[in-house]
Amino acid sequence: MSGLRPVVLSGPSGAGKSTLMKRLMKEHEDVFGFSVSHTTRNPRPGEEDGKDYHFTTREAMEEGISKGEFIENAEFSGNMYGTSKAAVEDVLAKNLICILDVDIQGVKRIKETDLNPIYISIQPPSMEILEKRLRDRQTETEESLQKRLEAARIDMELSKEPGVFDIVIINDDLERAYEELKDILNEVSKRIK
Ligand SMILES: Nc1nc2c(ncn2[C@@H]2O[C@H](COP(=O)(O)OP(=O)(O)O)[C@@H](O)[C@H]2O)c(=O)[nH]1
Ligand SMILES: Nc1ncnc2c1ncn2[C@@H]1O[C@H](COP(=O)(O)OP(=O)(O)O)[C@@H](O)[C@H]1O
Repeated sequence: MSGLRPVVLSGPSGAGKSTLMKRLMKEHEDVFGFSVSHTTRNPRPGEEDGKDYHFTTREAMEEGISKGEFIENAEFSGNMYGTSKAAVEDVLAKNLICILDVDIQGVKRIKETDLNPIYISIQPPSMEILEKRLRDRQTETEESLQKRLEAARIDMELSKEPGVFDIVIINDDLERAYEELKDILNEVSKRIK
């Protein structure tokens, strides 16, 4: 197993986790590896099975969970999401820093494991801006958008609890948020330039 500490990115849906992470992975593919989660939600246009997520069924996922194949799993907006042991092991085996994108339930579950990651919360500047970004992204139905906004309110409250996150980044200006994320990760790995 690699000695490099994993990084958990969390925060409300629409806060900008994927945007920041994809840029980081593109610019530093020799440093970071993404833990590809399983989900029962449908793929969005452009999403690739095995790259963005392992798209699966509830039955298959429940079977995997019962066999102990998952580090954590959660229900979010009517779908199942989970991190398999294999997803993390695949990244660590390549000697890369493992990045996990999980919701607040996942954060709490991972804290019960021996993964010992750095916990980073990506937060939007406001609920209004979050809603606008989610609407402009055009990936959600009105129903799933409302569920995400409700989950976001809970996430924003829980994230304020002391000790949940090591770092909170407000993703207002994208460039500034990206630089902040890189600076933090630089402290973890001297391999980022
Ligand atoms: N607990 C947990 N949450 C996950 C996992 N993968 C993704 N999520 C979270 O599920 C939520 C919904 O993700 P997604 O459907 O991709 O929507 P998006 O965040 O709006 O792009 C986000 O908060 C993700 O961080 C996982 O493996 N475990
Ligand atoms: N700083 C920012 N300013 C404006 N729009 C942003 C910013 N960060 C992300 N976005 C946009 O907001 C939407 C949500 O970002 P995304 O990365 O999908 O969020 P998440 O992965 O947290 O759900 C996307 O359409 C993205 O292009």
